[in-house]
Amino acid sequence: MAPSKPSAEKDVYSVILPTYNERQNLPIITWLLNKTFSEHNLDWELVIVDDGSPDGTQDVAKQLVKAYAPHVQLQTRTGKLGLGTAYVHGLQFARGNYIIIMDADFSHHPKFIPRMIDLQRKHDYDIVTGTRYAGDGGVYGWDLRRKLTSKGANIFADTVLRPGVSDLTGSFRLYKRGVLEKLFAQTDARGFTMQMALAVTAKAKGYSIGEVPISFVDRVYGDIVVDGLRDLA
Ligand SMILES: Nc1nc2c(ncn2[C@@H]2O[C@H](COP(=O)(O)OP(=O)(O)O[C@H]3O[C@H](CO)[C@@H](O)[C@H](O)[C@@H]3O)[C@@H](O)[C@H]2O)c(=O)[nH]1
Repeated sequence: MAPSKPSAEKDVYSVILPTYNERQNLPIITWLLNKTFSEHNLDWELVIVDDGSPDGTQDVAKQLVKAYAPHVQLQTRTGKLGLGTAYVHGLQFARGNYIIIMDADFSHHPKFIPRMIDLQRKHDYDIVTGTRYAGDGGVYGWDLRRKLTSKGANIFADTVLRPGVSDLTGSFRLYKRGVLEKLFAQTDARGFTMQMALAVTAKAKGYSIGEVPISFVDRVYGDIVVDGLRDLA
């Protein structure tokens, strides 16, 4: 891993984790995040943004807040308000100068975070995005139809919009905090098109984007909760 800064200006990594019915996944993902950041001597926090999950996610999260103090905080909203606005909500409570956005269901594995941080530090990238569609990245657990639709949507979007980002619809990303704040202010999209809008706007504004190949593994525990156009993602 690239050298970190002197302790006086040590970086803090805030992971924003939107949850809806993630009672089974939350303890393990939190354990893995703690292990990953501790092993790399990185200062971190986890901001869980739960939308009133009926499966008891918040009860589990409250236990994790105590068990991992002071690293974990729980922010709640009443009602399922969607992923995009959960990120925006979580950012208000995050104290880090770097923000990591990921899923709670192991589609996004914490083991890729040190690689993202390393790449960001080496090139001073504004954003590092996980990619399923470059290098040895890949998708596991989806049927052929969803794989083809997702890949097709990404190729189509890249051809039309030309941002030069291989995975426009993926959400596993590391952002400089100030960059993410500006992007949230500059993009209206909060639904399905949000990830794409953030990447395209970032390129248009001249922000630098690095890519780390990731293995995206479909959820094992918990219900699928993003529907509608989810196949395109
Ligand atoms: N707080 C909150 N969290 C939510 C909501 N809907 C979903 N989540 C959380 O958002 C994460 C992703 O939900 P999934 O149901 O696993 O999404 P997906 O369809 O597999 O889509 C994912 O992969 C796409 C790329 O293929 C991404 O585009 C998309 O953003 C997401 O990461 C999970 O942590 C889930 O608990 C909501 O309304 N509110």
